[in-house]
Amino acid sequence: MAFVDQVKINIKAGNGGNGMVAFRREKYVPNGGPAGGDGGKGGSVILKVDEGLRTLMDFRYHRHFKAKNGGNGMIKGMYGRGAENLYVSVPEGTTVSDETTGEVLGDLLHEGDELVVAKGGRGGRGNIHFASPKNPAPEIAENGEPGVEKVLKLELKVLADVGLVGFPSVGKSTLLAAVTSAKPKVAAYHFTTLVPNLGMVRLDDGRDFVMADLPGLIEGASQGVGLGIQFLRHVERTRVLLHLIDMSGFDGRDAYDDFIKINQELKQYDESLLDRSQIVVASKMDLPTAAENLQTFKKKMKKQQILTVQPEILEISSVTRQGLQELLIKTVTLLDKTPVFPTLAQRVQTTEGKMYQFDGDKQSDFEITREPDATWVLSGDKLERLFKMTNFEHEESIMRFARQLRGMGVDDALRARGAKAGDHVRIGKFTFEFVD
Ligand SMILES: Nc1nc2c(ncn2[C@@H]2O[C@H](COP(=O)(O)OP(=O)(O)OP(=O)(O)O)[C@@H](O)[C@H]2O)c(=O)[nH]1
Ligand SMILES: [Mg+2]
Repeated sequence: MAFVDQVKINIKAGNGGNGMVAFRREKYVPNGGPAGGDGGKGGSVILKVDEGLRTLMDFRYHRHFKAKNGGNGMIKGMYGRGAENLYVSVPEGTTVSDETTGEVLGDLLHEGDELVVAKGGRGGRGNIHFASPKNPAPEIAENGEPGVEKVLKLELKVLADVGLVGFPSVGKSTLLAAVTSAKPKVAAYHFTTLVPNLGMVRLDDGRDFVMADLPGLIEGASQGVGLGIQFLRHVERTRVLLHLIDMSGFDGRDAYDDFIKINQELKQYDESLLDRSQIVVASKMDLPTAAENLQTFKKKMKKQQILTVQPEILEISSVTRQGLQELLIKTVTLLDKTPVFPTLAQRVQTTEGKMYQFDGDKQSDFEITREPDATWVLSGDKLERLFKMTNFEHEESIMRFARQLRGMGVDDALRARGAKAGDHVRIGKFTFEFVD
């Protein structure tokens, strides 16, 4: 499930220019005929896909878009200037609807796609058009047509790459604000953040990723306490977790306790979340007690066993900006190593007896052997544990298993060893067919 990034914007197309009332004035010609030109067309508002955008963030601070009006008609039958259209850039995958009527106006899916959302007004006709034998010198001209005005709703499903998790008030929103142009609400009370905020982190080397600031988790979140479960669902779709832990100790909590509790919530929601790449971010390191608390925390962390791999611990202060650059670089490096989730098309072939297709990176925490009858056999503690946790009756569970396998690089490894579509692959007591 993706975050739905959603904004409302006001748009207005340009008015058409007014037609002119004018008469020819020539030497020696009294009472020249009508000569007022037409007004020019107003500019239209056109939404256009820009591949460089990945969120609707920019619209939070720029909501009004108005195209220019057409020029008025002029003397000597000259037309008013037509106004240029106003192009508004949106990310790929934006759905556009009319907020007032609810009508869906269109989907902008691919680079270069355009959608005219408000047509510019037609220019009014000048008095040149109104002459008749009865009225050879008309004093009338049309006004330009007003440009269309609308409130639009833009919606985009965003898969965040990185999720910020942690107890309330540990500084998640503050971090998001420090490293992106997002302006989430920050306050000294718990549950300040009620809906996920998204921001785009851009590194100097051109790499970028979408970061989601999630509402604070608390004990029992996986059972629905606090704002829990909805947000755990978001967490499920992020590839890297930044687990923020407040090192100040000001709230009387223990950092190691926090670390364990949050991970227990993740585990209860979905055990495989514990295998998700996680960086522990020691936050508020500018506060006086933080350094000492961090020492104690690091000692305790040596014996942590809840996560399968020992997480890296990075120190930051969003206030002094200490450690932020390093955190971003480490995050992007980890992201580069973490596979993208399978799209629907890559999903499950059948709910039983098939291997799934996905691409992953290479790790070798499993072993591949081959039986005399050519069946590939996968083994390894982690694989078998994953396998046991999977309920092959449930698609969700199979998906999770498939993601894990892909994350471990299983199918790449099989391919590298020469496995072909249709080969049999055995894990535990089940045999699958390899789908290439
Ligand atoms: N000294 C110091 N204070 C910080 C730092 N980061 C955040 N804070 C403060 O901690 C408080 C909580 O910050 P938020 O960013 O709102 O915390 P949050 O984790 O988003 O909280 P919820 O949205 O309630 O889950 C605010 O008063 C911040 O100013 C930091 O690096 N140093
Ligand atoms: Mg917050």
